[in-house]
Amino acid sequence: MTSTSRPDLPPVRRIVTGHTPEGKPIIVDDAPIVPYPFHGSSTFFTDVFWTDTSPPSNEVIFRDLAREHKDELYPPEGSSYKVVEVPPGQKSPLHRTLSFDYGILTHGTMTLILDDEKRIVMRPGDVVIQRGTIHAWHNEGTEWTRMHFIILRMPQKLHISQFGIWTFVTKKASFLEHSSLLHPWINLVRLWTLISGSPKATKASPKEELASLPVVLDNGAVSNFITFVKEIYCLGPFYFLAVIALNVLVAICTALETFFRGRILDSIGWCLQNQKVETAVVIQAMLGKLLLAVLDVYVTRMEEIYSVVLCERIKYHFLQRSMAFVSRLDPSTAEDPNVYSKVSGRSEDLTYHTSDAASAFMGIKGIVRGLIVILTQVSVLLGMSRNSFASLMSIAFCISYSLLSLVKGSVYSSSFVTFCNNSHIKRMASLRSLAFDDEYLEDRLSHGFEDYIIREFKKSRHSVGDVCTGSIQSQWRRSAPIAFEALRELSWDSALVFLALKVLWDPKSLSMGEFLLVQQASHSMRGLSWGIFWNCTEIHRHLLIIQGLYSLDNIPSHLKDGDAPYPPGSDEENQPGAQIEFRNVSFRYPGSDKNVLREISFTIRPGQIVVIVGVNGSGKSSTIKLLNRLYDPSFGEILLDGLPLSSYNLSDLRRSMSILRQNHPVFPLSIRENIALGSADKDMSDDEVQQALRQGGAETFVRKLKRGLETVLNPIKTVTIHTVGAEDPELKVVVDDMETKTDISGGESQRLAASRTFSRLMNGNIRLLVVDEPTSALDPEGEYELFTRLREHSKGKTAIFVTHRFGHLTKHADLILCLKDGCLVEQGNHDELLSLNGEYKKLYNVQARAFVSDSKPS
Ligand SMILES: Nc1ncnc2c1ncn2[C@@H]1O[C@H](COP(=O)(O)OP(=O)(O)OP(=O)(O)O)[C@@H](O)[C@H]1O
Repeated sequence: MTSTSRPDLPPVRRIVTGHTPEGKPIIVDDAPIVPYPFHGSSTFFTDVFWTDTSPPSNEVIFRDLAREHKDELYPPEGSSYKVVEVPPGQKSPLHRTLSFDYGILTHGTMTLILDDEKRIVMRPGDVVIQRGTIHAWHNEGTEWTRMHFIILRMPQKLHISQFGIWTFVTKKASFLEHSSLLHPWINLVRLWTLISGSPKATKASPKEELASLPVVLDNGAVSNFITFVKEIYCLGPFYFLAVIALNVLVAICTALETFFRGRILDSIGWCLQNQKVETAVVIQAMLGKLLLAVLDVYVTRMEEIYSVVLCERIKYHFLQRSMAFVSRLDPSTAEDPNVYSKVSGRSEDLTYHTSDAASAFMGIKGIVRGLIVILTQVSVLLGMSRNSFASLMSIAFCISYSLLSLVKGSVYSSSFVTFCNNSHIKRMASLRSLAFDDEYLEDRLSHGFEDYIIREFKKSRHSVGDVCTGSIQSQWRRSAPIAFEALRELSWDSALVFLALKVLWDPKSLSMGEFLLVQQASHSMRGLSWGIFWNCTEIHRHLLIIQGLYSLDNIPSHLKDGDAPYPPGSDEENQPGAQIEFRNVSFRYPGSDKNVLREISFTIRPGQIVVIVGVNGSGKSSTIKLLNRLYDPSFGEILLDGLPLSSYNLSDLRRSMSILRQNHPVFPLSIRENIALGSADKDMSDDEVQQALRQGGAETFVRKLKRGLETVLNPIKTVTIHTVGAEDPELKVVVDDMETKTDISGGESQRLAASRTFSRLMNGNIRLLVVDEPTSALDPEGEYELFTRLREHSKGKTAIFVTHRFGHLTKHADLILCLKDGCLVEQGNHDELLSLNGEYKKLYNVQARAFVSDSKPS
């Protein structure tokens, strides 16, 4: 069974289907031998095909191999062998394979179609390897086809079930792992085994052991938790200690209430039994009970007030940490999917939501408080009861109810994926969106498809029938075995039944008061224990949240910061402009397989005015991004003033550049701050702001605004309205007047961005000005004035302009770089490039021609 034993066989065409890392389906025709997926080194295909003499009998060998050597060749469980025969013209529907399968076509031809309609025709002897693709088969030939498959189930632990319209995919786990009741305890026990270094833990390395936890906690979970608590303490030692003390006080109040309740019941029981009145004792106990009830309310309220202060501090503290990290992220690090998953969700809404960190704190606090309350309650109960065994037993019965309630737990206690694969429901959702969503309004009316929408919706509704569309949680709960539910309900009264039997057995074993006290206490214990168990199921979630809070600390930046200061020398030694050299620079965006810049080399001398031209997508903006070190080149080197760009300190570098981009958002701050952010390191006076506005051509329109420089054009909205029934006109006025966006034209927003650049040029130590096509919405006069002022302000500095317009800029440029398809095709000044008769001249002529033909009299 080796490849060398059958040199006379026809070559095997091997077709592999799969996905690119971005999830795009791909087909690789005549792919090289791939290693056996689970063991890395097997040459399964070599073995199968080189043992045969001609394609038809491959079939037998293939089948026999599958049968006889199954264990040896296909160790993963559930591998199966399947023959598929398809008549001419027949098509299989698109389906997704969660398996990894190998197929060989032995008769006829077959077309493999991927979900993006890529197709490939297979002939006898061709082999296909499919890896989790969505695909269909079509016999487009005139004869029957026969295919043989060996299907290897992926060693995945996924469990797929259906709840109404929802397909529910979750990790397969043992009963213990699934039960939300045991979930946190398993985590804790394993964690404890690790921390305490007990001999059992030595079987697996700590990392492996942790990885096997139902929800993965990494090695830092414990130290993160300790740091978390320390940080919270530092945020407000007084509040932290007050919250702890008040929680203990709440627990003591609850226990004392139980004590006085017991005294009342006992005294009343004694009075009834002896037909005598013990007024003083009863009144004393009642006063104690009432006082404590009131005290409890006050202490609880104070605890809430202090907790809220602490939570607010926690929320802003961790938000600040995330902001400090995220606002410095360079694009290539931010686009890394691993980083993205950690960063997303960290930008919590300031006004509406409580933060993850605060909810972890509250959750852990809830567990601790619940435990203290239960412990104090139990000790009071045992202290008061003559029959401690009966008390303990009835408490245990109550706890059993809580335990049973949690065995089924919640669908949300483990990770899952749900999706709807009912095509009728999906169609209904699309039709609903067409009918309701404003973005389709104009099309809906002008194309007149309103009736069509309703008709089609009815049809789909009819096809859906009565399948349940309710939430996963409700459907999941209904799937619990009914006998289990019954058992749980029986356990509700088990404490009462136990106490009743005890009295029947020995009438003197419990007094009436004691019976009532135990009965009442165990009742409240049921609620308390349920709360504790429930909170405990959340421990791992809180630990994961805390782990997430600190995970940002360990994310390395893709761009390495340099040590060298920039500019390298003192002000006297340095020229005012930067010198730039691109040496053979190629660049592709992270995750992309296409070079958007290819082997680009040029030199810009200090103080030169450079213009970059080229058609859309030729790589102009990408060149600028490399200069600004938003990305590093994939190959080649960029030198700035003789040293590699990457050797300079990043913030020094960026501080020395002023970049006016194509897309210039208006920040959700006042116009004054929008301008002043151009030189964020310095305080700008009103005069300086006005001057920047004047230079950018924005002064006139800002003057017309009611609130002038203080106008927030694009405010963050906090206002919401809730109406019952018809819209309330008076409330509506409040909403309309608040936080409304002020629409300005594209040209005006470009002028604002230009003003920000002037504020930077005025105040910063700028050595390089880059202007990337910011004038698309400006009128010709506005554009002319802007470029003139920019040139004036950048005298002596190096200036790079990216433009599509050929005019006075290109004519005055010291150097023009002409890009095409990511390559630098021409460089020189205007006259030199025109004389080359190449790409530059072509672009120039297109515009010149348009101008001539536009200006011809009609
Ligand atoms: N973040 C990105 N990820 C992947 N590809 C990108 C990204 N940004 C740009 N590209 C691709 O890089 C190529 C060059 O884009 P670039 O923006 O540099 O061109 P341009 O010459 O500035 O175009 P335009 O004149 O339209 O502004 C284009 O094919 C574009 O699709």
